[in-house]
Amino acid sequence: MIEVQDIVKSFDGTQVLKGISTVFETGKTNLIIGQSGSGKTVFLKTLLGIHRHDSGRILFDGRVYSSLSKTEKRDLRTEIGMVFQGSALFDSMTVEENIAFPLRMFTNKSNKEIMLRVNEVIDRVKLIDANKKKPAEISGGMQKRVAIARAIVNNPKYLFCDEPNSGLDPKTAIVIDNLIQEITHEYGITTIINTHDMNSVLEIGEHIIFLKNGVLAWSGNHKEIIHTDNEDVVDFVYSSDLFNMVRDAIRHMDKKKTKKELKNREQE
Ligand SMILES: Nc1ncnc2c1ncn2[C@@H]1O[C@H](COP(=O)(O)OP(=O)(O)OP(=O)(O)O)[C@@H](O)[C@H]1O
Repeated sequence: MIEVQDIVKSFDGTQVLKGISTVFETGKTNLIIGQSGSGKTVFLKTLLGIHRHDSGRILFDGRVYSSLSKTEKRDLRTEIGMVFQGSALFDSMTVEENIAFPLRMFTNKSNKEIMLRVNEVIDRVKLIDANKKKPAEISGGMQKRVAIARAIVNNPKYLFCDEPNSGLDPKTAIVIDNLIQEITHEYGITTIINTHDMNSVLEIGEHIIFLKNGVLAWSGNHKEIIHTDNEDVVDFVYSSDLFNMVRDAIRHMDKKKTKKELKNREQE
């Protein structure tokens, strides 16, 4: 679990994060959404310790990040997996070398132990016949699987994903979303995803926070976002006719379901 308490971050006297508080629970896919410039990346980087916040506290399972010693901070970093935008694989390395990289960097495991673990995660993310290939020789979807495998190879407690769907076709994007969600549940990871993808919001948004001008303007889950009347959320999420139609259709179905349930209860 990551607890965020009243985080403020400024650049040159201008506040970009204006007192954000939230809780990212363990075993859940937590999504950060908001317009361009709303502060999502700065927030993610602040959580990762790349930006130092001006005030407030970030607690990783009770550990206040800013109060940790250098060694404790380094140890905490080894508990974090990261899926970067565009995958960020090493072009000159094979798939298995890419995945093995964090284990070679941050652990003292033997080569045999490393390869055992690498093959375990390769199986888990269903990368078939790709071990010896270079990133340029596999599809974008496969590259994302490699990025996910590399992020989880060291058994992270926390998984950060920056736009994990960017550049993927809609079908592959959903497959990758589902894979991240399955892994989150299976291994009890606290997963935080920065996304622009409204399919992801509706599909895997177990806890969604909506940022507006550096303020947490709304939070809820994928069901609540369908029914919210928060004007800022509605304006942002349902800005396209297509999503408006999807919203109306789901609301209509939900109403019908509720009516049916009430009727059934009356008859019982
Ligand atoms: N290093 C920096 N120095 C000064 N200002 C910055 C810095 N990084 C971000 N900002 C400013 O902070 C604000 C929020 O930027 P941020 O990148 O977090 O937005 P975002 O919501 O991630 O946008 P996008 O969806 O386009 O990536 C912007 O006004 C940006 O110009």
